[in-house]
Amino acid sequence: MAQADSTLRLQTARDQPSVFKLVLLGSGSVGKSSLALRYVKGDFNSILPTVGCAFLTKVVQVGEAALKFEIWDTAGQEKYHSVCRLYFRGANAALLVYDIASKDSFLRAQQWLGDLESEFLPGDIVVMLLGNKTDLSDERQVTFEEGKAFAESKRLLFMEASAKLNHQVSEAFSAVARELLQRQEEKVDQVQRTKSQVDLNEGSLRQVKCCAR
Ligand SMILES: Nc1nc2c(ncn2[C@@H]2O[C@H](COP(=O)(O)OP(=O)(O)OP(=O)(O)O)[C@@H](O)[C@H]2O)c(=O)[nH]1
Repeated sequence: MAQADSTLRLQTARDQPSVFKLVLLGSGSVGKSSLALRYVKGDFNSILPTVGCAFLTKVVQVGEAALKFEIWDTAGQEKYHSVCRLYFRGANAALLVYDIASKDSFLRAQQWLGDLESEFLPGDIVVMLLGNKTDLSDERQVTFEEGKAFAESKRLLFMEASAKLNHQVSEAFSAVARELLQRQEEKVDQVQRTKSQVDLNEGSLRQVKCCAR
């Protein structure tokens, strides 16, 4: 209840949904564009490799609160790597995508995490490790347990999904949205606690001055 109240407070304070920048990172062909397209447009079709970066937005309702995702879909091909590093500046969340049928893409996702760690302080960005293409279970090269264990070792959110079958796609984005709102709430509460403490200290100081007269 307290959570719902404070979430409502956040939203009404601004009268607009909070905007969060989310970047999709991972090797070429793991399905980043397909996940974004499935999530935003409910569609799946053959997509040409991304050049540079594509941009989509979606407003999401989480309980009483609404938030707006600005989704930056980066190109996975190696030749765009340095450009993509520019795109994740200022990101609030990252989906580190790999293909469960490609061990290489799993290892590459771990390297992307290294890039993020050099750019952000721990806790500054919500990161989800996302294994895509679960429909290719016969070709699986990365087990669910491997993905989960790596994510837990790095304190990342973790899910598996299939953009093709529309399995766990909106759930993955929603989990990131919930985590973002929760962290924002914690920050607001922290600021309010600090402010109350300062008010309290100023009050006692005034009292001391008054009594000293
Ligand atoms: N079987 C299967 N194929 C998928 C899935 N998601 C995407 N694909 C296919 O994988 C290929 C690459 O998908 P993209 O979405 O372009 O991958 P990307 O990661 O954005 O690729 P880059 O733009 O090169 O970085 C396409 O042929 C998609 O149709 C999935 O869940 N299952």
